[in-house]
Parts: sequence; C-alpha cells; structure tokens
Amino acid sequence: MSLTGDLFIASKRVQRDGAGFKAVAAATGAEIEPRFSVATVDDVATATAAAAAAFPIYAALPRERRAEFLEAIAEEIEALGDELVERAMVESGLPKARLTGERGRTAGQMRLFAKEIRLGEYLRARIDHAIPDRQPAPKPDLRLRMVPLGPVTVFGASNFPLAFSVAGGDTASALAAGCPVIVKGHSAHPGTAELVASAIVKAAERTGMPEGVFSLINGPGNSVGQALVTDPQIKAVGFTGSRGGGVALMKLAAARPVPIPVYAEMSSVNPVFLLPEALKARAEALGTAYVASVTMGAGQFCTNPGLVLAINGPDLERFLSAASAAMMGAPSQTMLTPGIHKAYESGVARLASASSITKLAEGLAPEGPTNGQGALFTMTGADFIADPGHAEEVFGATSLLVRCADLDELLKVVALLEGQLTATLHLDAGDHAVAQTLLPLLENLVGRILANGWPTGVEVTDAMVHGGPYPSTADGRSTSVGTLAIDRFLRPVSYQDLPEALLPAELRDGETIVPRRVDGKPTVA
Ligand SMILES: NC(=O)c1ccc[n+]([C@@H]2O[C@H](COP(=O)([O-])OP(=O)(O)OC[C@H]3O[C@@H](n4cnc5c(N)ncnc54)[C@H](O)[C@@H]3O)[C@@H](O)[C@H]2O)c1
Ligand SMILES: O=CCCC(=O)C(=O)O
Repeated sequence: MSLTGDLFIASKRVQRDGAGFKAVAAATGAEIEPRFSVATVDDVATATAAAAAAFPIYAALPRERRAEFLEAIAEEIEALGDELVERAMVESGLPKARLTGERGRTAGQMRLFAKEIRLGEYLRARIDHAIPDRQPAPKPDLRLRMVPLGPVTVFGASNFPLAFSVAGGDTASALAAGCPVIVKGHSAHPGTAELVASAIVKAAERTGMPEGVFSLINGPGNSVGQALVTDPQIKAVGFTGSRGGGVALMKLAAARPVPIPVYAEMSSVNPVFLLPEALKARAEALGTAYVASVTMGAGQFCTNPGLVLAINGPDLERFLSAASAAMMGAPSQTMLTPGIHKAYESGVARLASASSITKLAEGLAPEGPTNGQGALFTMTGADFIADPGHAEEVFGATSLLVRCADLDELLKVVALLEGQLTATLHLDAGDHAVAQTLLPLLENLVGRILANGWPTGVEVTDAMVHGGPYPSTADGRSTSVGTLAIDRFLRPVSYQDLPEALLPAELRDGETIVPRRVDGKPTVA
C-alpha cells in the first residue's frame, strides 16, 4: 500500500493543503516521504462530532459484534505484512525482531479484548431483588452494570509504535468498552500510523461499524492534542509519554467546564532491590542481566530499571564489576527521535555533572548521530537522601545504583521515592524477612511487584497491572495493559425498579449470559 499522508476523519481519508510534515528516519534524522497532512480545528470538530454520533450506535451493539470488530482489526494488521514492520523500522529505529514481536502483541491485545467482551464479566452485573415487605421500609429492586463513557482520545506513544499507538492497548480497551476512539498520532511514526489506521478502517467496514467509531488526527505540535482534550464530546483520554505532556493534559482536562479523566502513563524509574542473599548467590549473573534490561530497546521502556538499591559489601562489588563489564561492551543504539536522543544526552550529562554521583561505566561509543550510549552511575544512600531529585527518569539506557550503608538507610531511600510502575526484588529464601519489611511499602508505591526478574517486557494478561501511583501514571487505580484496562472507560449505572422489558439483557431474571452477583451470591455464566 502506498502511503498518502492522509488523515482519517470518521473512517474517511482526508488530505489537507499546507506545509504538512514529514517523518524523520530515526537513524539519520533525514526526512522521508510522503508529506503528512496536519489536521485543522474543523477536522477535530468533525471527528469528535462523528464519534459522538457513533457512540450510541456502537455502545448498543451486541457484544459479539464488537468482539468481531476487534478480531477483524487484528487480522487486518497482520494482513499488512512486512510493509508495516519495514516502515516502523525506518521511523522508529527499532529492530525487526522487536517490531515483529510488537505486531504480534498488538494483534494479540485485540483478540484478548474480544474474548473479554464475550466473557462479559467486565459488566460487573449485579442484581439485588426487591423485598417489598421489608420493615420498616420496602427494599427496591436494584440492578447494576457498567456502561461506556463515550468518545475517547488516545495519544499514540513514540516508544511502542504498534502496541501503544494507533491500535495499541488504549485503543483496544476503549473500543472493547464500547467507546469510539480518536487517535492523536505521534509525529515520530506517521507512516506506521497511517498503515495501522487503514487496517482499523477496513475492519470497521468489514464488520459494519458506524463511521465515527475511529479517526486518526495528526499535528506535530500541541494544538491538535489540546483541541481534542478540551472538546466537549471527548469523555476520557489515554496517554503514554513524558511527565510534562501528561501533566499538561491532566490540567487541561481538569479545567474543562466538564472535567474528564486522563489516564496518562508518564515517568517511572522502576526500583530494583538486590537483597543480600541473592547478591551473595549470583552477583555476577545479576549484573549482566541488569545491563541487558537497562539497554533493551535503547532503554526506551517505561519499565526500564533506572534505579537500583542495595546494601554495601563485597557481594555488591561483584555485582558492580559484572554490570560495568557488561555495560562497557554494550553497543550504542538508535534512539526513537533526534529530540528523545537530545533529551537523553542532557539527562546523562545532568547525572554525570552531579558532585554526589560517580559514573561507573559507559557503553560503546555512538555509531550514529542519534545513537544513545549506555551509562551506569552510582551514589551513596546518604547523598540520595540529601537530594532525592536524582531519581528523576532519564529516558534511555542509563541507570543509577544507590549504595546504602544498611537496611535502615535503604528504607529511608524508599520512603523518598515517588510512585512507580514496578518494583523488583532479587531475593533468596534467606531474604524473606527483609522482603516482608519491604512489601507493604512497595504495595503503596507501585503497580507491579516482581521477584527475581526484570521489569522490561510486560505480559498482556488478565492479571497484569501496568500502572501505579502518580507520577508513574495520572491515576494509580487503573492499568493500561491487560484486560482490567477496560475499566478506565466504563462507569456504573444502577437501575431501580425498572420493568423487566426495559432492562439490558444481562440484567434480566433467568438470564445466564454473563457472570453476575445475584442477591449477594456469585453466579457463573
Ligand atoms: N515513560 C515513558 O514510557 C515514556 C514514553 C515516551 C516518552 N517519554 C518521555 O517523553 C519525552 C518525549 O517523548 P515523546 O514525544 O514520546 O513524549 P511527549 O510527551 O513529548 O509527547 C507525546 C504526545 O503528547 C503530545 N503532547 C505532549 N505535550 C503536550 C501538550 N502540552 N499539549 C498537547 N499535546 C501534548 C505530543 O504531541 C505527542 O503526540 C522522552 O524524551 C521521554 O523523556 C517517556
Ligand atoms: O514503555 C512502556 C511499556 C513497556 C512495556 O510494555 C514493556 O516493557 O513490555
């Protein structure tokens, strides 16, 4: 399919005059064809009006129809073949194997949400029958289910051009919930976005969806995104990106005459704890595996282990030697955009220039103009406690190791950390007592606690939480990966004493089509 640079407004291709913008090859910074249209304010209004018109039709479709739509999206993405991966490679600089895997994850997410809709558990159907003769007052008949919020704006993320972009997890979960989606495409991969949008539109046509169910809006600056977030027809926002961008959108959404939720995934350094017995048993293996996780995807993962905490001693020295050796052999890697590369370099320079921080090791010299060179840094727990600002995320292949004098000092460091997506414990049986001290603190701090693994590589399953307290996300009560992500785009409605004929099928007596709780007892569909 040849790229045209079109926008997709209510499932229709639209070209706009004007300078537009071009994609940039991540490896060289050179512009690549074609020119992409920039949406006008009117385009935003047309897309949001079409989404609002589509909403009651789409939301009322039988769950099976929406499941078929999601499955058709997965098929159409796969049908794009090599072209999709090849374009994404040029635009993002990510390697073929990574993007092939990401395409599988993207299609898999769509299919997982199709299954979720069919299961119907997400409706949380509850029935409390009336007790007309209850004293001193009759009890009414109450029935509850979740309903979709309305049109959702999704901001495509730069670092996962497939799995967190046009047809990524936010889009899949919003469409599954019954919400039309307007994607604000990321200017780092507009060609990839156009290909995926064409697949969604084909799937929508094939399965008879209303036109306004999907739009893709482009605009390299902030104005298009701001217009979408402030548009009265938009009822929720999904975002993955910088803390500055996410917070700006949270403020815009909160200042609307009718505020809306923004589910922004922003910044996290994903602390890793090296507990003493685990260090004693396998310091060298841990050091090597740590660097593999730090440098994965040029470190451009929100799950990157950017902070390590451990207690000083000879085993920690063994870990540091192994990690330093691994980092010194780590090749530089192309970063996603020249801007992200520049931000990485200034983050590394900030760490390198801090008097309390020592550079432990750096990776091999950069081979290209936008290649990120890995780096490891260290500081003492006492210095960290004096200036915890050093835990700020540096997006790329770098990490800071905090050497604590003892467990008390380590706990003081933990108390200063901001909300995180993940925390990882490397532990053996002899570390369980320390782990038991840490676990309640970590439950308050993060969305996912791992043992003896690395946080990069998020599994897309029912039990996954990819979220966490602010500032890792805007709202720590939710996840953006896994089937629970659907909850972000739903709200509960209770029906009191409604005649049976007016009730949704899932709430009628005798129906067994979804799992539900009836008079306090769970029933299985
Ligand atoms: N933690 C993560 O997962 C993660 C992922 C990607 C980027 N980042 C961070 O973000 C930096 C920049 O990368 P990026 O371009 O992907 O993220 P970004 O936050 O700058 O942009 C993401 C999207 O949000 C839009 N946007 C940003 N600020 C906005 C505003 N004030 N108003 C309206 N729209 C706005 C952008 O146009 C883009 O579409 C990176 O250097 C890195 O530090 C973090
Ligand atoms: O960058 C954010 C998502 C990280 C992720 O999904 C992964 O580590 O697999």
